[in-house]
Amino acid sequence: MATPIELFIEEMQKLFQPDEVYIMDGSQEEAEKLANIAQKSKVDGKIVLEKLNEKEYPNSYYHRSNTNDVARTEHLTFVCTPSKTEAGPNNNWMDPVEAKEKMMGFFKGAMKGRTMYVIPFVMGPPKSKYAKNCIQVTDSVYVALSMRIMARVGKQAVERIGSSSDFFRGVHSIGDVNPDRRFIMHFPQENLVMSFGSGYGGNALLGKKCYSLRIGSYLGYQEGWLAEHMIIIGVEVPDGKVIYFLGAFPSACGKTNLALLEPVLKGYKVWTLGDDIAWINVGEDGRLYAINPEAGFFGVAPGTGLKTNPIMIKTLKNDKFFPTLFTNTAVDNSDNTPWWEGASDEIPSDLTNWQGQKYDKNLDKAAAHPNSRFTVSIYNCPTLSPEYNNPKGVPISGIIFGGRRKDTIPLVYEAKDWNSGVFTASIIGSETTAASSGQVGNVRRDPMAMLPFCGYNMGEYFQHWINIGKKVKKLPKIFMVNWFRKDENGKFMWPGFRDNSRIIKWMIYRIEGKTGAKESEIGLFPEENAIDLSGLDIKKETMEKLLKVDKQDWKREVAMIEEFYAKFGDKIPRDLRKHLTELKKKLGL
Ligand SMILES: Nc1nc2c(ncn2[C@@H]2O[C@H](COP(=O)(O)OP(=O)(O)OP(=O)(O)O)[C@@H](O)[C@H]2O)c(=O)[nH]1
Ligand SMILES: O=C([O-])CC(=O)C(=O)O
Ligand SMILES: [Mn+2]
Repeated sequence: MATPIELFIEEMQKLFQPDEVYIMDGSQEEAEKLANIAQKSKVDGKIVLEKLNEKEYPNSYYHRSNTNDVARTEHLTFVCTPSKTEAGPNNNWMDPVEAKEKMMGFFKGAMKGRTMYVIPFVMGPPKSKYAKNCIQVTDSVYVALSMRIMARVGKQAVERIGSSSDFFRGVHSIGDVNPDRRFIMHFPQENLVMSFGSGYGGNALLGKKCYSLRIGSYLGYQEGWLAEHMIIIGVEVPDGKVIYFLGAFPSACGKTNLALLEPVLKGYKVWTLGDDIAWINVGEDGRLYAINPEAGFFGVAPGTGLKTNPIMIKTLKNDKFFPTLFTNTAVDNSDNTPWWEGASDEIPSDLTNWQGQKYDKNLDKAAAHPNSRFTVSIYNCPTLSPEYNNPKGVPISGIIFGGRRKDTIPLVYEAKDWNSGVFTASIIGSETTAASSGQVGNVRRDPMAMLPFCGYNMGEYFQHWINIGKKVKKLPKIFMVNWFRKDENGKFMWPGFRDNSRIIKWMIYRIEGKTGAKESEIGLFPEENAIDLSGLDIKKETMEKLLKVDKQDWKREVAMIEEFYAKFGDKIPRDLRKHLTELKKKLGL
């Protein structure tokens, strides 16, 4: 008798009609074989992978995508639940039957002349009861290799699945990369995603945002856990103790940089567990525990340099795990290394830009695409936590939320309790970034940094957060941060990056009850001189500005929050509405 996996592969083969089927085993030899194929194949007129300087960047390859396929496409991303209300106003919705029909039309015979890669993978430590089994098919060798970096690909997934039919099905074809024929369709009730027409990470590596967040959040809602757009870090303090944090920031707002932070403060060290996604469960002892379902980083290249993120530079130059990919950066022709804005102070003189042309500083805004990325194994990270594969996950003491705001939002504050924290996270606004196609710099609500990733009605998601809180015996503290506040000249007021460790230190002091806090309209603030600014040249008045609650700004903010809440009608939990009323009262509105 054929197993459900075999039946799925057979079904996909009939649908796509590929010339060949290749089932991945996750081995090193296989990765080398696929990298060789990629160096010889063309997609859309471009060689898929080109070898980079082995000495500077060992095991690394360059990939240039179609210029129309450089970011997630939220307007082409759908959640296909039986009713529109289930998907909520936060998602594009399509009837599941209609959506499937549409996708089948694209899929039929789409792999003729191509190889269909079958990718079995596990999301999460394979020994963990929280881990999930998945299979994706794709006709993109770039996607197949990227999946090998981002997830635990190989036989262990097949073994875990056995004769069960309970596994995620990811169906992907890059098609002809035509944006008119590009859709990413989610079917939460069927544990299924169909994606066509894009090779970009968030659209095509279906274990990532599609499964681990959109389908994952739906599963979490059903099963009593949380799938979140969060980093996981352990912060070691001078006495050797490690305190675990989660951190949620919208796309391209600082997660990866915080996850690999090298603190400026003596005696502090950050252990990395994850840079993008956390699955959070209530443990046997009633605390929250988090695992990282992923196995690699798909990180923003621009801004990553020795000064801002030395650990990531070390990670990218590490040769432990094969391969590392660079997508849509520029290339320095003098030594065949990838280059991006912020990689070095000086711009190299002979650059090929991300579109494959000679870089001309008078014509080009930037040499690298602002959403150019690297794909690298977490095992290359020198600060990888020894707890990374702990099947139970790590116990969480603090949750950090953030956004990218040039005004309004203070550098840091703390929520009074769990529900105030849920409220604080539910009202997050952030400026849009290049991680998603569309205009950059518009403030939009992005609750919990999950607006593009919550696979069901966000009103119910808020209630789910409140319900989880009721089950937890020792609740983590919840903080809000904004590294991106600017002065009158448009300059960032806070140095950010490695100096963010100063804010984390304050949080740890709060968690351990070593420092008090001042009440304000929106939450609890650091007391005078409570943030360790030793060795930092920053004016007292700058710190005051960074921590200011401006009534006029907040008046505008509250209007935007009310507009957002209104979309969800009575799905917004009553307790959050109460918090909003209280906030308005405190602000004198
Ligand atoms: N000014 C400033 N910029 C930062 C800081 N942290 C990160 N950035 C910049 O913000 C951009 C995005 O940072 P990442 O850490 O890659 O953001 P992310 O949240 O991981 O993004 P996704 O991978 O899209 O989810 C990069 O260009 C960084 O250089 C900071 O503390 N201050
Ligand atoms: O997954 C992606 O598309 C890239 C990413 O991290 C994000 O956009 O948040
Ligand atoms: Mn990231």
